[in-house]
Amino acid sequence: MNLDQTRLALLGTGNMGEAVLAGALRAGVAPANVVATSRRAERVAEVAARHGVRTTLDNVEAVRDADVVVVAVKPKDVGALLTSVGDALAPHAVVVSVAAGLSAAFFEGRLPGRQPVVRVMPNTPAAIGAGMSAVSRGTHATDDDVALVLAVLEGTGDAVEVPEAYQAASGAVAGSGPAYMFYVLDALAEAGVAVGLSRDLASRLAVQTMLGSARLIAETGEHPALARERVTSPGGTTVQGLRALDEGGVRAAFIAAVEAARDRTNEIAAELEG
Ligand SMILES: NC(=O)C1=CN([C@@H]2O[C@H](COP(=O)(O)OP(=O)(O)OC[C@H]3O[C@@H](n4cnc5c(N)ncnc54)[C@H](OP(=O)(O)O)[C@@H]3O)[C@@H](O)[C@H]2O)C=CC1
Ligand SMILES: O=C(O)[C@@H]1CCC=N1
Repeated sequence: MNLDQTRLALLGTGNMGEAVLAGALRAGVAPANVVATSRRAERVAEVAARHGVRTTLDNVEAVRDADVVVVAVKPKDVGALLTSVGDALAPHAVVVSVAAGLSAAFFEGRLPGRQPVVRVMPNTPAAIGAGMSAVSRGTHATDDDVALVLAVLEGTGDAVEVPEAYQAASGAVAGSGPAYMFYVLDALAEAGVAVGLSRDLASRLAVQTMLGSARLIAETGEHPALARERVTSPGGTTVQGLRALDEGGVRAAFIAAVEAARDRTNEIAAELEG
C-alpha cells in the first residue's frame, strides 16, 4: 500500500508513541503528513527535532484531516482525550488504540458516529523495526481499515491480527515481553560478572546470545525445546545450568509473570470501563 498520502496523527508521543511514529515513517508515511502531540512543549520539540514531523500541544488541531489517529496516552487518560477530539475526527479516520486493557467498544462508545477503531498491542522494539504487534478490529473497522493500519505498522516489525479476546494474553507475552527479556539479559550478564567476567564482556556475550538464539528459532522455525536439546550434551555443562534454572523455578515464574500481566490488563479494563 502506498502511504505517501496518508495523514497520521499521533496523540501522546511518549515511549510507545515515538516507537510507532518511527515505524510509520519507516513504512513510508511522509514526515510532512504526520502531526504528533504531547502535553509538554519540550517533549514535542524533541520529537520534532528527531523525526522532522509537525507537532502541536493541541489534540483537536492534530486530528483534523487525519486518516489514521493513533492514541498512545496512558489508559487512564484515554477517556478525556476521546471526548475532546471526537467531534473533530473525519468520519473515515481510523482510530488506533495502543492502550493496554481498553476495549475497542470503550473507544466506540466515546466517539460519535461509527468510527472505525483498531486495537493494537505493540512493543518497544518497534522503535528499530523489530517489534511485535497484536491487532484486533472493532465493530466498524473494515478489511481496508485493518490493511491501512497494518501498512502503517509495517515499519515497526511483525504484526498479527488476533481476536480481541486474545489482546490481554498477547500483551502479557509480547507487549510486556521486552521487559522480561531485558530482565534476563541483565541477570545473565550479572551472572557472568559473578563468575569473574568484566561487565562489558559479560553484557556483550549475553546480548549477542539472546539475539542469535531468537534469530535461530525465527529463521529455522525449530521448536525451542529441540534447539535447546542440541545445546545440551549428555553429561556436559549445559544440562547442569538448565537443572539450576529448573530448581530456581524459572519456567513457573514465566507462567506466573504472563498470568499476572494478563490479569492486570483485565483489571485496568475493569477499573476504567466499569
Ligand atoms: N511502553 C510500552 O512498552 C507499551 C505501552 N503501551 C501503551 O502505550 C500507551 C503509552 O504508554 P507509554 O508510551 O509507555 O507512556 P508514556 O508516559 O511514555 O507516554 C505517554 C505520553 O502521552 C502524553 N500525554 C498524556 N496525556 C496527553 C494528552 N491529553 N494529550 C497529548 N499527550 C498526552 C504524555 O505527554 P507528557 O510526557 O508531555 O506528559 C506522554 O508523552 C499506554 O496506553 C500503554 O498501555 C502498549 C504497549 C507497550
Ligand atoms: O506496562 C504496561 O502497562 C504497558 C503495556 C504493555 C507494556 N507496557
